[in-house]
Amino acid sequence: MRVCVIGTGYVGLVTGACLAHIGHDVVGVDNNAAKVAQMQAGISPIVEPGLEAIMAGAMQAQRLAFTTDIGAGVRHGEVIFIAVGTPALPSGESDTRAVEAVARAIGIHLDGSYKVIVNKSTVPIGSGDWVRMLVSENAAPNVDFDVVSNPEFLREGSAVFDTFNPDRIVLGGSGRRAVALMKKLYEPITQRQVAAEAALPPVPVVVTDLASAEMIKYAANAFLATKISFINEVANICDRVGADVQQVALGMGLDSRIGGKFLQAGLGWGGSCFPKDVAALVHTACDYGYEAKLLAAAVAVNRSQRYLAIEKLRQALGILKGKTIGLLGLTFKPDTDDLRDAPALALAAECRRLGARVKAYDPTVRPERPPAGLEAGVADCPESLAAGCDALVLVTEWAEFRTLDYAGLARSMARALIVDGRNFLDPQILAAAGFTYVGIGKPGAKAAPAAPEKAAPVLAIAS
Ligand SMILES: NC(=O)C1=CN([C@@H]2O[C@H](COP(=O)(O)OP(=O)(O)OC[C@H]3O[C@@H](n4cnc5c(N)ncnc54)[C@H](O)[C@@H]3O)[C@@H](O)[C@H]2O)C=CC1
Ligand SMILES: O=C(O)[C@H]1O[C@H](OP(=O)(O)OP(=O)(O)OC[C@H]2O[C@@H](n3ccc(=O)[nH]c3=O)[C@H](O)[C@@H]2O)[C@H](O)[C@@H](O)[C@@H]1O
Repeated sequence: MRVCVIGTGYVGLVTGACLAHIGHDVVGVDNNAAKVAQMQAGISPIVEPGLEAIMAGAMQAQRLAFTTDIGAGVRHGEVIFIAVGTPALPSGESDTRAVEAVARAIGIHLDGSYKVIVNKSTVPIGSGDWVRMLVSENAAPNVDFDVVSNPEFLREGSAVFDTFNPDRIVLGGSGRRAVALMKKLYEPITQRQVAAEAALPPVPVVVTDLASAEMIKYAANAFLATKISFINEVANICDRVGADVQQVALGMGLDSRIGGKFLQAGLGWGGSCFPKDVAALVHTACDYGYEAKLLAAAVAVNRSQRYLAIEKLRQALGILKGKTIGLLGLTFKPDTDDLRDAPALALAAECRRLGARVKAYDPTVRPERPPAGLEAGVADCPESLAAGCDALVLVTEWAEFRTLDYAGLARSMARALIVDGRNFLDPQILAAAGFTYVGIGKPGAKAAPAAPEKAAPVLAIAS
């Protein structure tokens, strides 16, 4: 099938490359010329496991091309995906200006042949009808097209796997021809021809009206975010009553009605989607006369959770003014280079506000390209990060952080304190390496270094 994907950011590029991989003829359109040139050279602008390999195969088979020419893309596609960004405005409302621009451009370039226009971007409820209106307004009379809502559920860091192994595919829209085409488009995926386990039953396809499909996306993200805030609240109670949140999560999660996923307590949820999607749903509810109290509480818990590490640092170090804090990890989760709404950045800003010096190390962030606020503060390896620090805070659970030479890091620090913001490390190993270990919702794991105590603190080495 001929496919056009407009907006080849995270979702658009992964969707386009995966559809090309399963045999479709895909043109990706983006208005960022530098990004398009990079992709034309076979380079992925994002860090995503497996993506470049899929791009290379599809480009070699001449099933995947990139352009800045939206007209060419629209003429090419029988199915046209809108996958541009919908970030949050300061009010929490979704900024749909890119969707609007693309819908108008699609209308202008429709050539008379039947097209399915697919909203893959996460858009406020009602946007499907709005896109239909915008396309019609800008198209010649009597053009033949349908609009389908096809929300995306992939996670960054496992986006290719998630695309080939979805839990469900949601198709919203009333056009039977459009829904049939979309089912055909996804058939290799729904029939498990590219799945990790071919023996699995077919992927369920949920067909709904437009508004319900749009709502499914917001409700799913809001539920997952609330689930994390819930376990974080439980963790904070655990800290006070002496229970271990990881044991609690295990015991809760084995109840099949609850499920064990998204019960990892830590420094809160971030990224380009949970914060903006929960905010957008709260905003929509408010627009229609409903106060979404539970969602507002999930957001409030998350806001304070991001600063929980500061509370733990204060308890161990006293005043933070003049102290040096090293952050292990900056991205909002591992296996991505995405820093959008990363908890680490909020934490760094608050530490700085309190007068601490903040350094950071992340496998995907180069010292010469630091995020705002961390200029001259990004180390090129964990060793230079730790040198001279009064404490480390593990913010992102990168796999490589499990096997660092913690004894060596401890020796180079002014004080060997670590706040494990993701309960990712083994407290006993850290204590044996000389660290005082503090977890989240794990008061019993407040492990101190094994005797003999560290002798005189090693002098701080400025990095
Ligand atoms: N990032 C993620 O993991 C997921 C994102 N989503 C949703 O998918 C949508 C896209 O998200 P991301 O891929 O993260 O966004 P992104 O910001 O990474 O990519 C958007 C792309 O659209 C391009 N663009 C903007 N305006 C354009 C225009 N007028 N014409 C052509 N290209 C244009 C940008 O240059 C950029 O490459 C959002 O609505 C998001 O909520 C849904 C599920 C997962
Ligand atoms: O709409 C989206 O963009 C996507 O948002 C999330 O995916 P993503 O943001 O890539 O990453 P997640 O794995 O969901 O993690 C989000 C945040 O929650 C945190 N998290 C996750 C799980 C957990 O148990 N605890 C926890 O604190 C992570 O550290 C991260 O900051 C959803 O999981 C996807 O289904 C959805 O498609």
